[in-house]
Amino acid sequence: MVLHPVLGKLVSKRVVLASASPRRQEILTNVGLRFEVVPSWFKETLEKSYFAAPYEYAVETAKQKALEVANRMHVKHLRTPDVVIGADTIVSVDEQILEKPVDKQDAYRMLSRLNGKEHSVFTGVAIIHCSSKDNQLEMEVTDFYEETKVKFSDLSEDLLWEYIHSGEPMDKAGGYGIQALGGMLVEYVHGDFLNVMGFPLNHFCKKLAELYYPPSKHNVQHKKYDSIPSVDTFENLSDVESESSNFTEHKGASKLDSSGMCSSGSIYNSENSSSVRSGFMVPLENRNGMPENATRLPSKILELMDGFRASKALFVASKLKMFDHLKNKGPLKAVDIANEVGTSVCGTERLLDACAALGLLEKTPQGYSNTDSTNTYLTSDGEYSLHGYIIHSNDHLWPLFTYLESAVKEGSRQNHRAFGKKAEDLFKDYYHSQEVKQRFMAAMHSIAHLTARDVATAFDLSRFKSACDLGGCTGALAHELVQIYPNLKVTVFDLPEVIANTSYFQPSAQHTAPVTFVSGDFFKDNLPEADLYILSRVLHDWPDEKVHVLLSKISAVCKPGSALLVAESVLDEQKTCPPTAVLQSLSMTEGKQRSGSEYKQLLEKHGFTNVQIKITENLLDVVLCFKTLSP
Ligand SMILES: O=c1[nH]cc([C@@H]2O[C@H](COP(=O)(O)OP(=O)(O)OP(=O)(O)O)[C@@H](O)[C@H]2O)c(=O)[nH]1
Repeated sequence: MVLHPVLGKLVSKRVVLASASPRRQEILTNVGLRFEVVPSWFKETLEKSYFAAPYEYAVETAKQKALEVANRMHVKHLRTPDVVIGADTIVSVDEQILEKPVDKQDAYRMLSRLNGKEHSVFTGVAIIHCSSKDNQLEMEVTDFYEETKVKFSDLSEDLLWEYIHSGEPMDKAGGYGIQALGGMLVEYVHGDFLNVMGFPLNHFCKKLAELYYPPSKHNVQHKKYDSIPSVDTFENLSDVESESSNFTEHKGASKLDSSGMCSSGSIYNSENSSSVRSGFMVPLENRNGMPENATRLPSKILELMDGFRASKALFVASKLKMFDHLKNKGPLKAVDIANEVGTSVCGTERLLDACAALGLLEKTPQGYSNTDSTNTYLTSDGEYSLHGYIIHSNDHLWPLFTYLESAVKEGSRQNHRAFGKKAEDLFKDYYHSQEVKQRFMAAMHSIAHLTARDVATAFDLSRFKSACDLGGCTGALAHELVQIYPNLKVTVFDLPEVIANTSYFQPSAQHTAPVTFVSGDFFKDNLPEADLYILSRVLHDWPDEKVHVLLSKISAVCKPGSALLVAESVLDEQKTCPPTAVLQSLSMTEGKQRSGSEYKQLLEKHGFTNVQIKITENLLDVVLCFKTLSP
């Protein structure tokens, strides 16, 4: 069997999972799919009685979840994804649709209904292929559903309540999780187990097979995709781009404009779902009979106009550690949080509502609680916490950006206006104030930790025996490297003030080879010996002259065959993409973001050849080059 299934067809695409469900993330991650998670803000409130069958409801909800994310990502300054996947799981028993219980009584009501009986679990899935033409979003929607039958044993009241008190039912359709304690309630399962858990992987692969290997015209009547074709090597994916950019008229796919309406005016038609009345399509824009362009343009601009409010709401809620309180004690009412953090009740309520509107919190009659991604990224102590970077953005970048107008007029950074100090003096503060230093290091650590896997795996680095991460700060990338390449010895080289403060950021249990930390200034001191030098998020801080100094120093210690790996957000040749990097340039530091050809030129000038660039579509792209005999 060839173990590169049709999922490999998604390898070169920017895939987004429009779901906060940790189970869906796990199922897709387990099969090696690389994707971003952007939970949908679509509220699951479609009127159930309008749907002729339960699966129609699940399919339509899945589709609206995915459409909301595709639209939002296109409208915001984020890049339009290639593929957005949405899903919705429901339980159907006695003609009733059961979703996630709202409280323990509701869970009891659901589990009592299921007790001793067979029920159906339906997951609706929508796969949206997006493209942007003249800045207009075009979407092709493919959807399907899968049904699995599950039977519960006869269960006692005590057992049901014991199960409910475990807390497991609360975020699960029908009030049980078959993959955990809930498995004990189940007598049999007929069908796809993963479908019950939230994502019908097998049917998904078959659907991709239909889309990426469409039947040729002459056998269109007969060909059925009961099996999943494999992709033998990733090299033969060259056909993928042309297929996807020319993504028309595949079975089960329909074209939508960015409002979620079919451009043809017809409703999607899918293999397993009967058609749904157009009244159920939720228009994402206020159309009011106005021409499409007139309604779409303001929403983009309005979103940008409001962007600063949204950022500040996130920053303030983070700074006040509201997400930490909610993680430990949620759901909580506004008054409880206000008491905990010492803020006004009315102000707290408005801020929490804003966070709920932005999809950072869930609001129920019981109070506010964190979404899964808020727990992962916004609480201050999580492994993948972005808290440090958010506080840095609030305390350092926000004041700087307040003076953007002066920065543009004068062409220089505005530290003196924002902080009453020149940049050089401010830099000294980093090393005198323990708090500022820790904040800055936490910010750098957040990003390094989140991008480390992508940077470490962009190229196969297994041939190297030793690596030196210059300016490697807390060692987040170094730890990832030793984990992925067990034979690699990694040294982190950074300023003494930084090295002295790294202990707080070290992983608690070290199962891998330790990382060595060495103090020094890469402009002044001798560099440790290594076969591979790494500069991650270093070069953009420096102007070309300084970059030349650093590269010539590295080139001098590099033996032939050694390599240099640079991790930066690489601009396209027009320098308008990716927006995050372009916006970062507005800080007007003396450094700058550079394009692929600019990095190539700089590196080749110092005797590095075979320059290869991997665009990861994550925050950092990766450049690898090798030292030749003479520069
Ligand atoms: O046996 C199990 N059955 C169901 C689940 C989980 O239940 C939820 C179903 O909810 P939904 O489809 O609305 O998805 P959400 O979690 O709200 O995430 P979205 O952001 O996609 O709306 C789903 O998480 C299943 O995984 C289970 O775990 N076991």
